[in-house]
Amino acid sequence: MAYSREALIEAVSAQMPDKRWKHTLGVMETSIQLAKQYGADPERAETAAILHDVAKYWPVERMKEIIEQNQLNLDLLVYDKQMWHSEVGAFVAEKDYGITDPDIINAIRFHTSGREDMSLLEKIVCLADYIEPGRDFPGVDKIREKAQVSLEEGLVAGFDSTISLLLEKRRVIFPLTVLARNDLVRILEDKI
Ligand SMILES: Nc1ncnc2c1ncn2[C@@H]1O[C@H](COP(=O)(O)OP(=O)(O)O)[C@@H](O)[C@H]1O
Repeated sequence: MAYSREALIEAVSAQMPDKRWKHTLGVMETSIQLAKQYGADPERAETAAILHDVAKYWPVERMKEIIEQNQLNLDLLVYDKQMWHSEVGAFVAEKDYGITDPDIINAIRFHTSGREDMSLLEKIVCLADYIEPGRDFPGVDKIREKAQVSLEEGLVAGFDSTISLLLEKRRVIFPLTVLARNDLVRILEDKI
């Protein structure tokens, strides 16, 4: 069943604390803005943004079960649990909320990690997640500045900050983010 925008907002906001819903509202606003700025469909960007963190607060065991039982990306299970909600969110968007647009589903699926060959919509939601107005982490203003130059510049700055932080903390890095970052760097190099 397809949900109206209002029903979707009601259903998704009920699944997370107020603070995380406030973040989602920021990602919605920024996704719409970036879509208008960079020539994507603002409505589809907003739908992906509404749903991007739908599974963020689901119990880890439930997420693991969904990934295993539905043969989603099993590779994720040997990486940080923080990465799982995007894959589960994409599945739930289709299964429970009737989203059929593969680009919206993939924008949810890759909003944390990124991937090679990201679509315009995937780039927008991923970057909006870094720079929505409520975000306040060292280096966020630099990413906001770069986002005004291009989506690719903004995302490279975002991925670089994530990778640097993970290196600093000696954490395992889910490799898709490195591939996404390299892909975007090459695109930017080719433009010069
Ligand atoms: N490639 C990666 N490998 C390992 N951890 C990552 C990777 N990318 C992001 N993370 C971590 O996953 C967590 C969740 O990211 P994100 O979905 O953006 O969460 P939040 O919205 O809570 O910041 C963050 O702590 C981030 O450092």
